[in-house]
Amino acid sequence: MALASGVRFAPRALLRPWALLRGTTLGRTEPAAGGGGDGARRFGSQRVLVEPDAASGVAVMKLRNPSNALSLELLTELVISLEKLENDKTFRGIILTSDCPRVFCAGLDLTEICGRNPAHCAEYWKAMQELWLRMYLSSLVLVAAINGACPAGGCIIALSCDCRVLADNPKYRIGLNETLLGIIAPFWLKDTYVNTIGHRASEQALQLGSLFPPAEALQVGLVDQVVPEDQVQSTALSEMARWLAVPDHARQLTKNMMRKATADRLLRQRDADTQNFVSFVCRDSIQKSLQAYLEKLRQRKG
Ligand SMILES: CC/C=C\CC(=O)SCCNC(=O)CCNC(=O)[C@H](O)C(C)(C)COP(=O)(O)OP(=O)(O)OC[C@H]1O[C@@H](n2cnc3c(N)ncnc32)[C@H](O)[C@@H]1OP(=O)(O)O
Repeated sequence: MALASGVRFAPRALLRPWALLRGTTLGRTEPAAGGGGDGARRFGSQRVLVEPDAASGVAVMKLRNPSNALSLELLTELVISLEKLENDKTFRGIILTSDCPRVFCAGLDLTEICGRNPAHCAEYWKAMQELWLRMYLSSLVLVAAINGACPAGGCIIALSCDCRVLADNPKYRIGLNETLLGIIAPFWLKDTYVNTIGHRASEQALQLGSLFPPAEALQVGLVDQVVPEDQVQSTALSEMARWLAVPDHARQLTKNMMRKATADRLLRQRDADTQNFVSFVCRDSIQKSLQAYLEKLRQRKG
């Protein structure tokens, strides 16, 4: 972690996204629709599209998986795209959004932890930890442009950003609804919630598995702005400009000061956290409730 000089504090030695790469198509570049030079070239993978604008130093990163459920592949591709932008000094900020109608991110891909063996669940959970660490400690400014439903793992992604703009649509609820699935938010997620909305509000929302509609999300402090749906991107860009107006080194060191203790707590206990998660989700009773929840989701569709 180079803190004093380069001020890039993501714990790279601990995070090895390439080790997770499994048949992804990351690394393709293609000209953006409008053509143009380097600043207009977009890159990405099957599940993550990155539209970089070198002139402003901001890249828009779009999730494009079915329901944007966080599959192992999506987690891996997100980490790799993030690393690519982190390593390119041209970029100072990322706007994270969804290319999938009505859903920002459906949270953990339940098919990755339902009916799978413990080794797979462990691999999956490590990838989830890794994405959170990378995003939470990113030296770039991350703005979430939340243009759809944002439950559980989707909320984790949004909470790891510096700023959240939510579209004003009552169907786009955000929060940590884990308890309603019979599962429990890990301590690092609980800590992130507490850091964002405070202890009492977290205690209540976590136990009840609350999913907040936009006005309530704003009131509790889970998001920073609620705007009409067609203004989410422009508002995210204005927010980005506000954050980028601050000198990078001062903002980055301050961010690190505010977030380091929370991230360190996970870094110290990553293996134990993985073991806890795996032994919990692999219990017969939890598998049954996950199976029932997935069934309900599939039936609801028809
Ligand atoms: C351990 C703590 C950390 C994190 C915990 C979690 O993240 S657990 C996951 C919690 N997520 C949820 O509870 C969200 C469940 N999904 C929904 O509520 C809706 O799907 C959503 C996101 C509001 C979108 O609604 P929409 O009507 O647009 O889509 P639909 O429900 O028809 O779903 C489309 C297909 O996606 C599948 N799917 C949805 N969410 C998940 C998921 N989290 N994991 C796996 N699969 C998911 C759904 O079953 C449909 O599949 P299909 O094969 O097309 O029938």
